[in-house]
Amino acid sequence: MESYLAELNEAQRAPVLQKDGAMIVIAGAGSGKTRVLTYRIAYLMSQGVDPFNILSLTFTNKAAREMKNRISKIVGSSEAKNLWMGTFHSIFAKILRFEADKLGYPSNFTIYDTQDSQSVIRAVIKDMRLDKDVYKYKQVYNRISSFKNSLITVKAYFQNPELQEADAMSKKPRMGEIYQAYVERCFKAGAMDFDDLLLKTNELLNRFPEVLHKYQSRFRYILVDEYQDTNHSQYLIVKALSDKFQNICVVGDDAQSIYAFRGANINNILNFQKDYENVEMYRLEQNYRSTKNIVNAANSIIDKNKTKLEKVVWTANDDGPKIVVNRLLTDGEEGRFVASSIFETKMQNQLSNGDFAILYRTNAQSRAMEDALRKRDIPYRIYGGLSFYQRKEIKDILSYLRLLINPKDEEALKRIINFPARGIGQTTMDRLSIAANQYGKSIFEVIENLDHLDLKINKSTRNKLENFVNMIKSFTILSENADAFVVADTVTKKTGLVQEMKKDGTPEGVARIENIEELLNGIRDFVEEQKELADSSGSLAEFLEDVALATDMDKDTSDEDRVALMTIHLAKGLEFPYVYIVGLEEDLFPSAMSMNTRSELEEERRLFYVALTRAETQAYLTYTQSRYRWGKLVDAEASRFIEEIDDQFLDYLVPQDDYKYKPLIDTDIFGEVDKSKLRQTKPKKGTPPPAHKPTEQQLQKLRKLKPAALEPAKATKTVNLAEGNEVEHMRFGKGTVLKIEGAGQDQKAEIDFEHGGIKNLLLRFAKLKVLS
Ligand SMILES: Nc1ncnc2c1ncn2[C@@H]1O[C@H](COP(=O)(O)OP(=O)(O)OP(=O)(O)O)[C@@H](O)[C@H]1O
Ligand SMILES: [Mg+2]
Repeated sequence: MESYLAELNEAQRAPVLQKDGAMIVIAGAGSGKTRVLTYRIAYLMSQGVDPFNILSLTFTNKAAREMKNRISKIVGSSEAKNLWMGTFHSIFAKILRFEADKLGYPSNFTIYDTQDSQSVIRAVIKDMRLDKDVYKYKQVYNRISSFKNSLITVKAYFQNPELQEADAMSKKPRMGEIYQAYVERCFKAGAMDFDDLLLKTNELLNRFPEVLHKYQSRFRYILVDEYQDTNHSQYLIVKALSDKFQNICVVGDDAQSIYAFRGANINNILNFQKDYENVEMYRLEQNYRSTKNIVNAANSIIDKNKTKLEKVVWTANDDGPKIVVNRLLTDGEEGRFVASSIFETKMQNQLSNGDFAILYRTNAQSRAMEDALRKRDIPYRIYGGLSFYQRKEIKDILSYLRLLINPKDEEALKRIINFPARGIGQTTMDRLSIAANQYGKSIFEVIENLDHLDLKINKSTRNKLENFVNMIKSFTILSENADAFVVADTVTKKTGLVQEMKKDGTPEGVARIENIEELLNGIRDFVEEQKELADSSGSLAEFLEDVALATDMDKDTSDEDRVALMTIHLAKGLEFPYVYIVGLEEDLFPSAMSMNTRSELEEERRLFYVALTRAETQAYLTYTQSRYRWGKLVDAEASRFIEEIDDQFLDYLVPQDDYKYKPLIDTDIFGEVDKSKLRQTKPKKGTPPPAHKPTEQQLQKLRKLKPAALEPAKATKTVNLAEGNEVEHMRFGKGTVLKIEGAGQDQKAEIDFEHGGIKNLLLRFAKLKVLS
């Protein structure tokens, strides 16, 4: 037996060793599904399968890269580079570029991101003079996206009375026209949106049998991770490509299906056996990731779902600590608890920041966590949200780069034709836009042909437009021979973008310039990496594709050691020793918008299952008693998901439903007083006033949780401080006592520290050493 096969258990080995045929691995979280895929690919290669013939589809490109690295270690060769591995979007964008002409697209088509697509839709709604409060552009975008993912083309839409009726019922009878105009504009701009990458691939494979045949023959072996979250469009692509050889291996977990709201269809997993002949079904039951407490708690949750495949998940790992549950007063408090706990756990166990993850239901929750981490000087990284590439200054530069590759790219052109200002105003743009629509050309082409067109644009403006076009063309020529870095560097210098920002001089302006530097550094790294590969030159087009298709996980550019913050949706497939799931409150998680039907609620529960099963060693669940939502402070209530976990796996830091207790209200576990918090603690109507100090019992719980750090606190209880004393604090270093206030248990000191400035500390807790 090849030695690496010993790194699998028997159940895992079976699907790895079955070389041919259709197979499905259904198994719970952490049972080694992704490992099976990885080892299966290595095994296929060791059996002489050419990596060019293996297609593997993953949830992120980062996951694909990690799998490739692992495979080249196992099979000990660099051949793994030649595997076709990545997300659906990135793999099929590559194929579409080869075949673009068949669909009438240029091979250098632009990939519109969500921002671009929504901006086109906004323009369409405006041009059609529709009420933007009825036709909300984000809603329209989602609707169009769902059409595309169900393969409903514009033509199919107009042939489907039911769909039209549904839109008419929701007061949007002109949805079809918007859809049509949107599709036409994208086509004219030589642009595909994210959903097009799948829709057009389907079109390509359906309309051109020779193309289908080519790729069917190429991809002799197909593997799909996270199969439970494929949508209809993805499903059809996989089905078409695997039809010839039927060597297909999909792995998934129905209990982790969390993208139904985006069209993922759990039936893809349930129907797999009907789709192929002689399907082998494999099950894995042993979890290698998490402690018994975590595995059993997760099982007890998913048990509450009615729609599910029955599965067994067990682990031989230790019991591990119980799952900690804590109730806090506000999100600020919650942030401080999490940050303190990370700080403590890290110190006690000599861990790195990367061992910790904070997971939340909505992106908006990250702010409170960030504030608290920053105060503690804990480095963190946020995944998702507004990505680096979507920041204004970055998008401006990228727009120049996109335009020089594809001059038809209208979203790019509109962004930068007058940035930096060159005296090309809105009226001119409107005229150009109308002409472009009239002639069925792009704005760029209209400008190129101004001399032959009868447009009301004066001489001086014509000159400006001509200069702009010439500048872009000179960049295009440069890009034909230079690598991406040289082009980007030239563009930033020649366009005067940086000079424009330097004029600004504010801290934000400086940050923007730094971001541009970071972009250029990133491009330089990209070029260097690509040049090592045989089939890549590090061209600008390659870089832009990389950027356009980076998933939220992929934007992780630096290797610095940081705590990871992300939504649960993004955390799928990942694992961390310590996981904090925050905001476990009714209406937030489960989300208020997902409580209308059982199936929505069950999807929320699966989401919670995904969150909890990311943890290897310990999980923390937190919720608050009140939270700002839509600008109002509302009462919050613990999530039903906490109650659903069997009590034996939980360790409550606060007594349940004991509203007299106000957890850690005026100090965090370091004894630091947060003044802003004190102002917020006025008792609300209907809620009994919270007690101001943690009880001895609660403190004992805390001590149990963080024994090492809290012990020294004892010393300070007997210390008598006076104004002017020099003291030392574990975290803030040396300091001078400025003021002492209060007496006894409530005595506080205002201290000016070397690190951290002036702090108010509750002496009962503060770990201070008196120096003089
Ligand atoms: N046979 C094994 N021996 C040792 N460790 C294993 C074994 N199988 C899996 N693991 C480890 O267990 C962890 C979970 O494996 P993996 O990520 O493949 O599970 P998964 O089923 O894909 O999980 P998820 O459902 O969350 O995607 C990984 O750290 C993996 O390396
Ligand atoms: Mg996995």
